[in-house]
Parts: sequence; structure tokens; C-alpha cells
Amino acid sequence: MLTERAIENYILEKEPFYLPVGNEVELFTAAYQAKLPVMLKGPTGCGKTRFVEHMAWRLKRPLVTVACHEDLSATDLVGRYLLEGEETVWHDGPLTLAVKHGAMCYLDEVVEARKDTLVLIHPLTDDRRMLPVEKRRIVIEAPDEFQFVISYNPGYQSVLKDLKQSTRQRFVAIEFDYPPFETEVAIVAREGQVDEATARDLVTIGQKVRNLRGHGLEEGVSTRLLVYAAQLIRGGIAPVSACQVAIVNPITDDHDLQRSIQEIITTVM
Ligand SMILES: Nc1ncnc2c1ncn2[C@@H]1O[C@H](COP(=O)(O)OP(=O)(O)OP(=O)(O)O)[C@@H](O)[C@H]1O
Repeated sequence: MLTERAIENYILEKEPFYLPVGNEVELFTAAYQAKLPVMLKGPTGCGKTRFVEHMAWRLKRPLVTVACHEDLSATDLVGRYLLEGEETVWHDGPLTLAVKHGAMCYLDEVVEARKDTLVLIHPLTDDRRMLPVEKRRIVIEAPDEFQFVISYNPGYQSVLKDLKQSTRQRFVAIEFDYPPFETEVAIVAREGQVDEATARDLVTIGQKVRNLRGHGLEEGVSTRLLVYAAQLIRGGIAPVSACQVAIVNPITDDHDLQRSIQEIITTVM
């Protein structure tokens, strides 16, 4: 059974490093104060999750994160009765836990969740701020501190996988993208523990690779992958090999594109 102690496990003790790119910290804080749910839109690996972690720490809220997938049911979010010996015992799901304790609840890649699961969050994300727990025939009112956050990558948008207007129009949406050059250099240097010159080279590669978007490349190289490359270099791997395994191989299987990216790497490194 999830108890008071369980929520303590979701409290962030240390400040998660986050370098703001614009006024996202102010926007998010204002949304929190106005009790508005927030949607973070942006490509993979551009800092959305790190931002939520940072904001949870700043606002002193426990952070309950759920990675959405196509089998995610309402029961998975809200909770279920489980047989324990002779008894059936209720177990709160992550959403119920977060609502009860006025935590921050972050649904990552929300577009992956089933549409009927998403309908469940509607009463929670408008001015009712309520979570119906049907199996227990109760409704839980969210305390003022409860903050609902979802992330969404518009790049993967398709007719089948898009958020319904009735869902998306319940959120204020903050747009994210890869950080500007100097900011990304600072992030890669700090997160990858490499010197500034190496970080500069990696970000230069990143920006050039991103220009291949629309030329066969679905999505540019993420800040996350640039950090991975830096970490490998830090670990003693030669820069070109590090870029091969952290940048070239993950982002595409197309040999022509791989060659184009390799050329970018060898001209910069
Ligand atoms: N502004 C930033 N400040 C500090 N670190 C950052 C920032 N942006 C990106 N990063 C780094 O990039 C990594 C990836 O970011 P994050 O996990 O937040 O991506 P994401 O946008 O949530 O991706 P996904 O949509 O795939 O979940 C982080 O672990 C961190 O190292």
C-alpha cells in the first residue's frame, strides 16, 4: 500500500541543474500560482523533463512522473484493488497519489496514452480540479499546490497520434526547442564535464546536423545526445568515435545521411 512515506520518495533534495533559455521559469511559476495545467511542447531531448524537475524543486513540490505508452489505462493512473491474502486492498495509482499530496504530476509523451485514458484527466485540468476515482465511488479535490504537467512532441504528430482539441485546450503551452548556441555550449560543458572548446565543437556539429532536417532527417540531434558524446569523450573515447556512437548511429539508419553527418563531424573535430 502506498503510504505517506511513498510520496517522500518523490521529493527532490538537490537542485536539478537547468539553464533557462527564455522566460519559461517565470511563465511556469505564473501558471502554478494561477492553478493552470501546463503543456510543454518540443522535440525529444531538448530539456523538458529537466525543466519540470527543476520547477518541482523550485516550487518545493514532490514530482510524480509517468512515462505514457499505448497500453496506459485509466486504472494504471488512478489505482486498483489488489488481492492481499483474504482481502482486497486499494492501491493508489501515481495520479491519485500526486493529487492527494498536492504534488506535481508529469505525464511524459502524453500523446502515446490511449484517448480514453486522457479523458480521465479532463475534470482535473479545468476549473473543477477534481479526480473521480470511479472504482471507489469518490471524487478527490486537488489541493491548490497540485500541478499538472504534460509533454508533447509535435514532430511525431500524425492523424492517429494527435491530442484532441478538447484535451489540448485545457493547458497553457510553453514551447521548447534546442537551446541557442552559447546556452547549449554551457549545458554540454557542464553536463558532459568537458572543456568549453570540446563543448563548442559538439554544439557546432549539433547545429549543422539540425540543418539536415527536412533533407531526410526526421529530427535533429538532441541536446541529450550531445551530452552523451561529451561524456564519452570525457571517458577517454576519441572524439570522432564518440560522435559516431552518440550522434551518427542513434539518429538515422540511412547510410547516405550517416555519411553526411560523418563529414560534418570530421570537418569540425
Ligand atoms: N536548459 C537545460 N539546462 C540543463 N540541461 C539541459 C537543458 N536542456 C537540455 N539539457 C540536458 O539535456 C538532457 C535531455 O533533456 P531532457 O531529458 O529534459 O529532454 P526531454 O525534452 O524531456 O526529452 P523527451 O521528450 O525525450 O523526454 C538533460 O538530461 C540535460 O542533460
